Amino acid sequence: MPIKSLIRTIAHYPREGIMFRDITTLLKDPTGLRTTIDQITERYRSEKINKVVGIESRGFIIAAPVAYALGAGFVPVRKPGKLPADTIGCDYQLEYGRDRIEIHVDAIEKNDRVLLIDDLIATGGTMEAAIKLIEEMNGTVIECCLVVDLPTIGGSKRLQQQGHKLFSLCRYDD
Ligand SMILES: O=P(O)(O)OC[C@H]1O[C@H](OP(=O)(O)OP(=O)(O)O)[C@H](O)[C@@H]1O
Ligand SMILES: Nc1ncnc2[nH]cnc12
Repeated sequence: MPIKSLIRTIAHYPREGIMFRDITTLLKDPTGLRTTIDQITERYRSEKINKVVGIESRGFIIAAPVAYALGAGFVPVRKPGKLPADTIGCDYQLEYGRDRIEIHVDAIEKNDRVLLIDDLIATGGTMEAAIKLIEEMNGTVIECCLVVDLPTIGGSKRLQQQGHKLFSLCRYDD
């Protein structure tokens, strides 16, 4: 079953002009959810990943079961003020606004082999900020993994041009 066929598009949400790619319809489908997690897990099975970093909030839903299946740890990257211990943070630009993400300073150790997961890449601002935080802690980002790439917005290309590896399960070219 193609994953893309289970993702719903909501026009003009949360703002006029945004085509919102809604993965809740994929997540509620038992085969869709299992296929999503299994496809990602299989790709990284022999990569010796020891930390899976998930980006709040939709990224958590994908990253945690992948971490479990790979036998890796799960690390949350969160919106400001949500993490209780000492954090480092990075500001970034969204397709529909500005934001900031944070991670615990002790979440990543030197030489950790990190798989970075989010549900979707648009401008790439969120993913780029997360990569910066992981690299600041001397972790190695093995690959950035997304369910959805919106290549027309340019984020995935920009990150690839910076030398980062990116993999997505599906893309929207419109
Ligand atoms: O490539 P970008 O332009 O940075 O956009 C992608 C980010 O935007 C969405 O998150 P959002 O901030 O809407 O938060 P949510 O997951 O909590 O809904 C999405 O889940 C990605 O994290
Ligand atoms: N078009 C979009 N659909 C869903 N999530 C998003 N995050 C940023 N842009 C988005």
